[in-house]
Amino acid sequence: MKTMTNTNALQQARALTQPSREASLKRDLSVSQFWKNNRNLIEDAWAEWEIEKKEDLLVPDETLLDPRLRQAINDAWEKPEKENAVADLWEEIIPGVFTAQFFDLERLAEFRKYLEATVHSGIPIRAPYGIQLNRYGMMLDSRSEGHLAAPNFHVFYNEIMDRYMRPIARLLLGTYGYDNQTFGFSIQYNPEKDKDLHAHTDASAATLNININLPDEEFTGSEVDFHDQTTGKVVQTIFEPGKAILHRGNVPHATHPITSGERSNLVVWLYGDRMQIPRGGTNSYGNVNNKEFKDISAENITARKRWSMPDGPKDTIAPF
Ligand SMILES: O=C(O)CCC(=O)C(=O)O
Ligand SMILES: [Fe+2]
Repeated sequence: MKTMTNTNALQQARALTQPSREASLKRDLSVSQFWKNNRNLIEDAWAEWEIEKKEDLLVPDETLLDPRLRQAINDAWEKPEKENAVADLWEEIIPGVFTAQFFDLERLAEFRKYLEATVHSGIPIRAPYGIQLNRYGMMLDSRSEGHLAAPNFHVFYNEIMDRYMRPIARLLLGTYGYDNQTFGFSIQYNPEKDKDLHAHTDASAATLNININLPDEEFTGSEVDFHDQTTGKVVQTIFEPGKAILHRGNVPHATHPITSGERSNLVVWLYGDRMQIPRGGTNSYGNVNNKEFKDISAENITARKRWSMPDGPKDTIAPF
């Protein structure tokens, strides 16, 4: 519990001058200092913003998600032996890459409106700069400087990570033991600015990439290629509204230039303590501790273990 609340944090946060894109791209020391120095103020501002807006702001929760997925997930938490019903909702495109309906299309517009409101809050938000700087995205995980710290959003984000993504990744990708830590950001492609993303792997054990485009928000181009390293084949995916792709972080992928419209996604990662990823994992971020291997044999992991929370604490290191 905080002992003192800053009652006009929102006003103060809105008056801050955010670091420039150039300084952010150069990873200038002043940029990190800005986010560190203002962390508490900005977090208080988000809490105030939520209260100020409470009459007309959605409280995001799992009812935004696809009803079939929700049902299967809730059943599996209650009875882990029913987890196959979750697996059945996911289609495997190539080894280690799966797709399913994630958001309920009937509710997605409400969630987008909520995200729009966060962008227009006037509170400084840090765009993700992993491989490239994505101007229209934001950091989502509390480990990240300048993340979207609206308290209600955080409840929802944690629900997605803990109740949905972690057990699904354990089930489909066998990531148990490499999934204590969470990370996430949003991205948006458009033909003027952030057009594409060159081939890379993620510094994650598992990545869940969720398209949040509405059915009437069409785009052309922007296909995402996944490389099947066992056969050398490339599968080209086109993100449909509300659909998610779950993949091992080490499956190489690349995004074609978008030629019209916009595409908005939430990209969330799971990886182990000290950024461990399963054996054989390589990535394009160059900062993964992949020397410590664990010997976790998939056969020893029971359904009950998959549908459980990790026991270790969440650390505070951010991949970018
Ligand atoms: O274009 C996409 O949806 C893929 C994004 C991606 O791979 C990433 O942000 O690491
Ligand atoms: Fe990626």
